[in-house]
Amino acid sequence: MEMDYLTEFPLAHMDRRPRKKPRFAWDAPQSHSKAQSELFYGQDVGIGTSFGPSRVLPDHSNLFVKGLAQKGSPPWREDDKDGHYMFALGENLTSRYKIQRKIGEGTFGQVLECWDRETKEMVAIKVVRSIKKYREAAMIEIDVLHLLGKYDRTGSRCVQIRNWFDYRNHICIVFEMLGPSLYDFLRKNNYRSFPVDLVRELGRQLLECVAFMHDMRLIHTDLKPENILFVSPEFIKVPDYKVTSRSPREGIFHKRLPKSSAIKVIDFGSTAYEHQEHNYIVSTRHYRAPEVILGLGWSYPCDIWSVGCILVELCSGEALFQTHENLEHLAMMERVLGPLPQHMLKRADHHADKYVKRGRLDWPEGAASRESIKAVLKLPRLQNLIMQHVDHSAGDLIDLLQGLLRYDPVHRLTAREALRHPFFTRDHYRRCYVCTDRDAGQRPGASIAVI
Ligand SMILES: Nc1ncnc2c1ncn2[C@@H]1O[C@H](COP(=O)(O)OP(=O)(O)OP(=O)(O)O)[C@@H](O)[C@H]1O
Repeated sequence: MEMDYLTEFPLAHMDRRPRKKPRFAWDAPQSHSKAQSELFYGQDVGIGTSFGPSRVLPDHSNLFVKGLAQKGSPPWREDDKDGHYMFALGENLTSRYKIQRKIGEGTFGQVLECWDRETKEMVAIKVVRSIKKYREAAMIEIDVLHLLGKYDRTGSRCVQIRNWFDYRNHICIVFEMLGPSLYDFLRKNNYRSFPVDLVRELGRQLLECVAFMHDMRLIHTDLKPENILFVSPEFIKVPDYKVTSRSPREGIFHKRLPKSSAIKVIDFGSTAYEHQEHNYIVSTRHYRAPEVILGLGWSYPCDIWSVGCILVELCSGEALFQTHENLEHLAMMERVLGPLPQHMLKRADHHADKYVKRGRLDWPEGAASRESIKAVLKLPRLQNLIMQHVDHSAGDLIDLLQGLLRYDPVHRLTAREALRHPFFTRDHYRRCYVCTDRDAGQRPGASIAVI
């Protein structure tokens, strides 16, 4: 899905790469009492920053909720202008679910934390916009989720669907409740990198998920740190002495590390079946493969490219290709990974052939500005970037990344090949973390031994 049209990010002053939407999930209180929930009326529950027009109703609705019978329905209301569902905290979403707080928002709709009166647990419900194309996409997401659930016997790395229903013209998808995303963690850590042993554990699980999906002939197409969630919200704080570009002063900083490294992938709304025609633009910009940009058609390897970009980001703390423009993006790739193969440039479609002159990338001649040229020159080679951030196992990691970020999708590693790479399989690395729930059949949800 094309995601480049972000307008405002609430923490824009902190975040050099605009993201498509604000994040709510990890900043909000994990749970709150009824009294507290009334306090939150009229706000998007979050970090106290306004996230733009709120779809949570203003204060007067709280009178209504006070009088609401436990299983009653709220009054019928108009959706907002974008087709988003309007609600108040504490209201029912059907008689089964009670809305606790808003935890996220995406292109498709809003994600609400709700209490499930039947199973007596918290769930995350995606309330999809009441617009035909989003309703249709949601039905495809439900099909994919059911398919994944049916064959995912070990309850592996894809978020589980619990239920779905159509409520007042909004498709509602009920998910198991997960914790913060990898992106939430990076942001909270002021974009400090993760330890390489944690990156290994996250990379392994991510590749297991991708391998499983590809075995099922499904392509996720939108893998990114926002769509990978820790299962548990628990974390510990450890001292960190590293000076980063965002916190350049020397001194002790603290960074958060998850207590458990278990993750799950979410957002199957853009998932494609192998047999479909694949010539449209997919993936969020920073994680988009070169064959997608050049209009060469895409398949499973576009997910692998995204995994490569994600692993670099986890190691360095920042997105690898921070750009919003195709030619600059391709130039950045060449700077980090070397020249693009001529046979790919030659086949660029009529949208992308303007980036190619005499069989090579039209760079820096075609650059939009001096700043753009500077931004590209600033980037280090992949090897140097990894060596800057990773203290051990850098050699294996670089070799893995070179396989994941191979330009030609035909030669890129598959997920299963990547899982057999020494970065994951060397005996020596196994000692760097402690598996806690392996015995419970949740391989490889592991706790990180903080060294
Ligand atoms: N199961 C879950 N548990 C906890 N939080 C969740 C869960 N599912 C989604 N979220 C939160 O809601 C946000 C939006 O969810 P999701 O990405 O599925 O929506 P979307 O509308 O499909 O997004 P996109 O615009 O990327 O297509 C996520 O980034 C995450 O913060």
